[in-house]
Amino acid sequence: MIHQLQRGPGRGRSFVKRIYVPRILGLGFGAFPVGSVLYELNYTTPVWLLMLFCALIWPHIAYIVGLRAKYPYNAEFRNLLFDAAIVGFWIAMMGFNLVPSLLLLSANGLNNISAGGVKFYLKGWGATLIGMCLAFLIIEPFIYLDSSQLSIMICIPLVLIYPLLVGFVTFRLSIKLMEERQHALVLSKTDALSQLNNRGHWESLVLKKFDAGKATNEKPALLMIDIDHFKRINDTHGHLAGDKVLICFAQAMKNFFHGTNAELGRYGGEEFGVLLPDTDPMSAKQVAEAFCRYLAKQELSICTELDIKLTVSIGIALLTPNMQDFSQWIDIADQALYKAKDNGRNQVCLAKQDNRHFIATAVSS
Ligand SMILES: Nc1nc2c(ncn2[C@@H]2O[C@H](COP(=O)(O)OP(=O)(O)OP(=O)(O)O)[C@@H](O)[C@H]2O)c(=O)[nH]1
Repeated sequence: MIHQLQRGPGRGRSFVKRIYVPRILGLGFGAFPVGSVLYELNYTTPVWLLMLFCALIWPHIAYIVGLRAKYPYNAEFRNLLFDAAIVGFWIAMMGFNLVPSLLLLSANGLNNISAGGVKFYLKGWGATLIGMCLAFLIIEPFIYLDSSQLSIMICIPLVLIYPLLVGFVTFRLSIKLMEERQHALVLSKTDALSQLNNRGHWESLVLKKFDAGKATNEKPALLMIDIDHFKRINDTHGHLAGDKVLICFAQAMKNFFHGTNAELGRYGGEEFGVLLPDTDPMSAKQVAEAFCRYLAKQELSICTELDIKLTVSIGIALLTPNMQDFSQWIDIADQALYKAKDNGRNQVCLAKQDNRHFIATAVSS
């Protein structure tokens, strides 16, 4: 799936850019040992020009071709295979001179396996063999294994620099992947509209608190908050205006609970949840009523450009020892919320200790 996405039209430009500098340096530094052997073998000017083309011009052509391609990702893999063919070509032209040939093969193999894994590494070998065959169209195959002191010395920069470079590029890539993973993790926990915790993540926080509360005898509280007559806003001003109201409402929640340890979530539609840490019934009720008053004072019209006065109904349930699981806790807070709705809305309703009786209180301004 990831490969399909990466290989789509226009995808993979960053891959092309990532390979650009390593290719310039790899082929650039690789030209020195190759050049030293070509010099020993007395090659003519056209061969030297071809070598300089591969070392100095090809990396830029590959970059432009990769960036302009409709499928940059695929184009870059073709470029990498072309690199492998270049390596094979010059190895054959050097008569398989041992040290430079091994170095070119190892640098190219490192490149290919880090870019495309084992399968691509093997494909690279195929391209290298094709490159060798192309060389044999120009010259008679020959073996010249002995590497001079000069060509061994000239290999040193590539030996030292190239693995560092590939390692550094791989390191930067892994950092980028980690950041993207982190971002995806945040997105998977966040409600896209309100930017609060989404239902799944909020419920997981409630579950954690439920387990911790059972173990420690803490008394956390759940507040289920539902905007009153929200449908009317949609019906009167349209769904988009309704969305804007939800965004502004979520922001008001964040502002009100800012600096507390409360966990806020969008439970669904126009219903929100607040998980308050260790508290007592009266304090939880006071917090809920204070939020209702805060909301009444908020100038939502500034945020929504609509003259709307929002009220909410809130159901509260504290964690009690007789609760079987966290969903029962949410359910009892929900029942308290519906009692608040039944009693005329703009109310706070607290579930009593037995979780079967509820005390609803209209919010005084
Ligand atoms: N704009 C918008 N509307 C939503 C969204 N999610 C749910 N709604 C709407 O919220 C409305 C909820 O309506 P009801 O469940 O009847 O509740 P209500 O009108 O708030 O009435 P009470 O809760 O009884 O006070 C429905 O019209 C839904 O379409 C959303 O993400 N954006």
